[in-house]
Amino acid sequence: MQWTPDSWRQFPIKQQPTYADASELAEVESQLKRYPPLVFAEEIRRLQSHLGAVCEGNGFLLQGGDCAESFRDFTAPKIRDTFKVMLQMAIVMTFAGEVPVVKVGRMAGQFAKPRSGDMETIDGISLPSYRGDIINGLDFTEAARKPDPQRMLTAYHHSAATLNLLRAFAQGGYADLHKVHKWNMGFINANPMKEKYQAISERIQESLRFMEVLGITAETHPTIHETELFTSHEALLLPYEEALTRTDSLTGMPYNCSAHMVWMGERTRQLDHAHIEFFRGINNPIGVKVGPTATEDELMALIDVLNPKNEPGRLTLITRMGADNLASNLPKLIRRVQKEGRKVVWSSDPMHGNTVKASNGYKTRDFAAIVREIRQFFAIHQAEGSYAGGIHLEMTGENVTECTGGAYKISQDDLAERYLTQCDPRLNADQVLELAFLVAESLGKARQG
Ligand SMILES: O=C[C@H](O)[C@H](O)COP(=O)(O)O
Ligand SMILES: C=C(OP(=O)(O)O)C(=O)O
Ligand SMILES: [Mn+2]
Repeated sequence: MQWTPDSWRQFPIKQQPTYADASELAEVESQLKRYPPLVFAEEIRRLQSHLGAVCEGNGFLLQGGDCAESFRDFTAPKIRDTFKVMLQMAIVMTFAGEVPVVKVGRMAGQFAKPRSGDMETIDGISLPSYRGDIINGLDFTEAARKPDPQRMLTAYHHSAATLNLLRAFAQGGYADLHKVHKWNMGFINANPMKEKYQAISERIQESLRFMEVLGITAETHPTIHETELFTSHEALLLPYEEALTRTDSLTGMPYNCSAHMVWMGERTRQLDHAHIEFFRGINNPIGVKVGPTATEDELMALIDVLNPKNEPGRLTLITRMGADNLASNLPKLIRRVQKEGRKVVWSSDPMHGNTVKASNGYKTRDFAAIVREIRQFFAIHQAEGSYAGGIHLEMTGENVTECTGGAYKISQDDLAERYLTQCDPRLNADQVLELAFLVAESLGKARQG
């Protein structure tokens, strides 16, 4: 069947809202189709080429940000702090892991959420589940939980403003390596990793001084002064994704211009369903979440449809099996992919397979389980002679208490203090930095091995 941006409409689809007013939905869609794209196809191709390098073992993918971005919590400090912590993490990994890090935010569009249940019940009252700010509101009222197509327009504008600030930070000198040591946010000062981080920052300054002597400066080499941060989200709400899918005037090819990279969730990757149909036709680098039940045959069928030309960088497999399942489930998938010579980036999402309910009701994840899944991910790839190419994290630059453990030993009782997430529990800035050193260590070892 011929692919078109709307050919997904012929297939069964999961995790979509039902809008009460079809003509209002159509009006919003046609408005979005007239709006400018959020990203440019040439940038998308550039990310794919970076991911191609990752695929060949010459880079590492760092993908992270909120589980769900929110309209309410939409401020410059929030965006800046997540940007900062991603960069700090990338610097640690680049320096200690000795590998270029490709930074991709779960930012500027991460607004739609698949849910385990259609309804949420509190004190005997049942309402439709919250599905992300692009669909409905978090407040537990009938009005808020009603899907509202106008929210797609708000999501578009929020994404545009977020991207604008991210581009300014990335290219306007904020990410200058000379300034790294000035980034010591409050949390760094009290962070147990502070000394390690400062040692890296001093080594960077030293290297920069040496390079200057050789005539390599920010003027001759803008990478010292700038950085690149790409955007990504789960392309779940297909009417929105379709409306932002455009034909690139340079190549005549369709690209989803709502983000540089988009991924397909664990709950919507059925082979005969709408999301696969949509994803197969866009030319962006794409990701697929791979959970504990995925079989080798299923994975091969997905790869056949999503990356038929076997292009390196096109497809990232994001495994999210849980620390207790990885050792029994991942090796056979890796072996099959290797046997068939498929070019994929393997990335680890150590968050979604390790979600637990605390005794006081909070949805949480323990730092130790997250670390265990990441360590095993590296160890298994190494044992199979495969390349562990990235990590995918739910994280924030804010000082939240959503995941337990880490150097500050956040306990289940501490969760209530600053539990701010709209959906899943995120690592806070301290936990992220701590993780960066652990990942860098595994990465360094894997690359030397
Ligand atoms: O972010 C991922 C999913 O939306 C989330 O894990 C689902 O959470 P739920 O099980 O509370 O619906
Ligand atoms: C929904 C998500 O993950 P998964 O599809 O792996 O459950 C997510 O990344 O927020
Ligand atoms: Mn999540």
